[in-house]
Amino acid sequence: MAAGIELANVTRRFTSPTGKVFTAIRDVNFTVEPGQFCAVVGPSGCGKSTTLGMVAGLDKPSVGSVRVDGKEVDGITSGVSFMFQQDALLPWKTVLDNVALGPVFRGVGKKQAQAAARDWLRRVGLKGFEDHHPHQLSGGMRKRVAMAAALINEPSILLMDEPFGALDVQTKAMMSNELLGLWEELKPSVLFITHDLEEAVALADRVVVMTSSPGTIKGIYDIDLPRPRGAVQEIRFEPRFLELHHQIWESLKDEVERAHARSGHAAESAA
Ligand SMILES: Nc1ncnc2c1ncn2[C@@H]1O[C@H](COP(=O)(O)OP(=O)(O)OP(=O)(O)O)[C@@H](O)[C@H]1O
Repeated sequence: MAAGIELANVTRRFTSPTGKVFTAIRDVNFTVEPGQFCAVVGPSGCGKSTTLGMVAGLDKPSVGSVRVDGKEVDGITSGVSFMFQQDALLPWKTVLDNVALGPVFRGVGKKQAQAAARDWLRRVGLKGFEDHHPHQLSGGMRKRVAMAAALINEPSILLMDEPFGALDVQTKAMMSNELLGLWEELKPSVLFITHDLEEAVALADRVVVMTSSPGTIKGIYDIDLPRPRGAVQEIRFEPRFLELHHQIWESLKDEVERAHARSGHAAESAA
């Protein structure tokens, strides 16, 4: 069962070793409905990963509350799977054992876990690669393994931090299509962080735009493109896609420019 996510008046401050207080995100409010695909976009350093970490229970807000399935997050959130830009695969284990890891940790017998892993590898198009090691696979194939390893746990929430950020454009589009297909079958709630607004609009039901640092909510947009979306490469040419993309970009571009100008100043003063 998918779980809803609710951030209410969330502020996160960090204190440096010299005692200087830095506000990473301020007064953040948004919700992800159960089974919804929500993308968060915003310039570099605006607090997207910080937000994700609090939903995962890896970090706590300084002010406000983060709720999952109606309950305040306290410790690692259960029912969560992750996908990051860097693969979290164990290089010394085979592809099959990497995918079977989640069920094994949950106490499922090794044989049963491997049978489930085999099935998931087939679903992500990697039948025949069970005995390979991660370094023997392409970047896209490793992403498929990571996707199988995340989804085999049947998560109620899938947290994704630029999962396809390191892939070339074509592989990224293919992985996006596969992700959408699997999400539509399993329907976990998804919180998907990306720099890429096209990717956000093509995939998500809801796009949250954050301001440059300190991150606040600039706008929340519900994406009314029909489901199933079909190939993400094609949806980008639909008039409604272009309209939504244009509307959200108008909101995002000032923040990107502001963050860029600030990092330029920081580089100048550091020089
Ligand atoms: N543990 C920490 N201690 C101190 N500062 C932190 C910590 N974690 C994050 N920050 C700061 O909070 C701000 C937000 O960081 P975060 O990684 O959440 O941004 P982001 O939007 O995910 O960035 P990017 O898009 O570049 O990955 C940054 O200025 C970062 O340096």
